[in-house]
Amino acid sequence: MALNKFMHPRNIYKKKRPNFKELAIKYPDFRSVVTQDLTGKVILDFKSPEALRALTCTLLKDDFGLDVELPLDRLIPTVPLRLNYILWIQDIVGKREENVIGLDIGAGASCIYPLLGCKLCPTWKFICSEIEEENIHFAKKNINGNGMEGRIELVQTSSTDGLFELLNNRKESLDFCMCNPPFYADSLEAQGISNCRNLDRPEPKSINTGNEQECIVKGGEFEYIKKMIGDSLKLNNKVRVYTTMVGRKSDLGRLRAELKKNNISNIGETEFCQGRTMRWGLAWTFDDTVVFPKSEFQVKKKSTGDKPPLTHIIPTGVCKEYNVPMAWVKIKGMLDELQVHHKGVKATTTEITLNLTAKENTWSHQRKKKRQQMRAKLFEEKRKHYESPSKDRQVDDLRVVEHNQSEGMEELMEDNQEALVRKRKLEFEDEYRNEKARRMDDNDVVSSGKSHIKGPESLEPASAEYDAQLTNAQPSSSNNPDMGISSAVKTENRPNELVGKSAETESTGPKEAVPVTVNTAKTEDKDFLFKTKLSIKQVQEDVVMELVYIEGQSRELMHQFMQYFKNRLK
Ligand SMILES: C[S@@+](CC[C@H](N)C(=O)[O-])C[C@H]1O[C@@H](n2cnc3c(N)ncnc32)[C@H](O)[C@@H]1O
Repeated sequence: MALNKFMHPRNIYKKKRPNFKELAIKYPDFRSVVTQDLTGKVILDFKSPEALRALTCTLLKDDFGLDVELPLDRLIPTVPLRLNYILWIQDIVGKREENVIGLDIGAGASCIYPLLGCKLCPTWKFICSEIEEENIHFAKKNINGNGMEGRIELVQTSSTDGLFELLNNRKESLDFCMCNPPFYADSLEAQGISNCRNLDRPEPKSINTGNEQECIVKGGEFEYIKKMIGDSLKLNNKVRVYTTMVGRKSDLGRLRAELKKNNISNIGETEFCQGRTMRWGLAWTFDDTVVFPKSEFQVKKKSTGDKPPLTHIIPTGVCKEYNVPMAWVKIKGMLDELQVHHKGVKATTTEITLNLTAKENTWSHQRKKKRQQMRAKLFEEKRKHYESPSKDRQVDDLRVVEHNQSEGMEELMEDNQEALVRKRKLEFEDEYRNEKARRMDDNDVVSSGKSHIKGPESLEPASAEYDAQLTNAQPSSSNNPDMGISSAVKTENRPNELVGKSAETESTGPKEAVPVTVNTAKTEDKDFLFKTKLSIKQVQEDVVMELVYIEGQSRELMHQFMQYFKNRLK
């Protein structure tokens, strides 16, 4: 899947996708939740909490030798994404073998980070905190069940307790702390009713089993992490490296700014990629000797400017038959309408690739353009009317008066039709002058070569759901059993773990207006706005449209271009 190549290099799921068939043969619990289709494909229903739980428990057992019990009504963590975080911590802490002690804030019922951390690093120890009774009950069971009670200490705290309250009275210093904070600010946001960046995003394909306390915190993840930053200022070197997961790219930018505002300059960032979903890791320290590693994603981005493609899953209803050729017919029609050149079509039944060159911004402000056209048409009619011989006009004006008399009471107040005709004439003359002035203004904007164009609010993969559980799962086959993990097409709700229909952007739906200067001036032989590679491909059950930036004046324009397709293809 699009972002799997950016999974942590040591993540075992980067190359090896779980084989559902093998797992079903080996583990009866897993077998009991999967089905087989007529071709023998083993299928997992990612909307079923039982199936998600079985998958997580089976992977933890098969790949890490961990025995984990999970309730069905609490967050069920996706293993590959959690593994990325632990491996990043390992990179930061370094190869120090002994006396490493870390803190996991909000262990959840699974206690997945401490358990994975202890399995991967046999001498590490963890403190972990949790506020929720049922989670504490299960986390304890999981710690004891894996014989980790000597290495993982579970501390019950209250929801008002932060890092400072937890650590201030403790003697030991810690090597790191980590956190996967509750994400949503309120239940409306959690249900995708408010603050939903992507209104046209399809329903998540997997279920979020997390309860309110696990997923919701006042002020959302931004406020939660901001408090963490405040606490770190008080605790200073008591923790060598502070880290957290961040679910929204826009929050990442705000948090970076918050760190800088507090004069914290040694900051590290990384991406946690899985399928089409991306989340972020943010780290900071007061220790100058800490050097934060660069992720493959950052290295690649720097050296080649390579960014993940923009992707849009084409909803099933938009073409007669849901397949690549029919989607191409639809998209080609739109390209022709927009007068965007395309060439070099390479086509198979499952993938079509071609190069597009956009010379003019024909996709922005479509509604405004229509309004302007309507206004121009009306204006033209009025102009003709105004310039017509005065006798005819008077008759027309009288008709208007009659019409208005039947329409509005205020017109009935006037009993002198002559007076009304004069009033209308004055109004129209005013309107005529205003329209003329407006048109001149519009022309000014055009001639200065600038326009204000709405742009994507941020380049986020997509968008989000609460935890991995929100795993945008997809039925997998034994040949291609990515458990919906890699093929997951993230949707909006929680900053997706699995979701992420738009890998780079997570952004669709109504956007903030971002002023963009469109410079259509020719630069040497570059008489175009941008060039992009368009692919329409079958990705398991989905038909996906993908844009890869080639060159041009602004990447932002390609985002707007994609947004146009997202708005039309829904
Ligand atoms: C998003 S879940 C993460 C669970 C687990 N770490 C994982 O990644 O699957 C957040 C967890 O933090 C807990 N939590 C919320 N506020 C907390 C606080 N102030 N202190 C400790 N834990 C908290 C919630 O109960 C929940 O289990």
